[in-house]
Amino acid sequence: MNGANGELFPRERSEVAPGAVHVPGWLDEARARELLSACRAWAKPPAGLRTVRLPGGAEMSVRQVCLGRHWAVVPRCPSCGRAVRENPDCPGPHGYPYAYTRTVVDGDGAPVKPFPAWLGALARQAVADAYGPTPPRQRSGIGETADYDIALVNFYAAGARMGMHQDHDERSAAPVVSLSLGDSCVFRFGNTRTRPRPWTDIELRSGDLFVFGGPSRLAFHGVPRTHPGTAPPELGLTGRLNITLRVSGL
Ligand SMILES: O=C(O)CCC(=O)C(=O)O
Ligand SMILES: [Fe+2]
Repeated sequence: MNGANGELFPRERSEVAPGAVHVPGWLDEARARELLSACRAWAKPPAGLRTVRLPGGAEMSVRQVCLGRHWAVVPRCPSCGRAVRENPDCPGPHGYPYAYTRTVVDGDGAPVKPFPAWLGALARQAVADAYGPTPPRQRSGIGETADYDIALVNFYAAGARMGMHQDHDERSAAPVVSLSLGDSCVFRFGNTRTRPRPWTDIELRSGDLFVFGGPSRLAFHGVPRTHPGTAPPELGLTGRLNITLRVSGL
């Protein structure tokens, strides 16, 4: 689909940082439509689209639904039961105040919807296409061969945004796969050390793939704004959807 929209300059695959690759127009129209209709089904209750409340009590402007495991702000660590940021004695993954749970602990309490095998295959294909024959070295061997088993589906209505953060609640170094549908947005890809600059702003459009792994796996990133009204009319989506696929390592 690159350059198919009468663009003066076709958008090219680019490596934004080592191990962070943007592939414009990776999803063709049929695939994009399929993914959108799957998102619509996942968004329905039980365990459907919900508003996320952050540790300080503020609500995220993005609404979310999870597959495989549910990502939530929890009152205490589900592994050790303590409400402390650091606990070296925790027997499990201690990501407090964030955790992956099996039920919607911050919503209707229902079991999280399963992660379908076809989505895992899509993630593997995305990684292979983004990196080609020489994928970046991962921080560790953990989770390298494990299957993709978690999806976070984020819905951005006009005005929604996502602050700079790291995706660090997984116990796997496998790359995060991000797929975008609907409105285009500014995607801010930073560095692994600090939340502020340096960062690179790129535009993610409907159908674009972004993969970040290897030395960029824990880079800060966020969505400072979307561009309402820019979704391709034939898709039939008002707003923006982003689907990240991850290996939990749990
Ligand atoms: O919406 C996006 O492009 C990014 C989403 C994201 O960073 C996340 O779900 O952790
Ligand atoms: Fe993220």
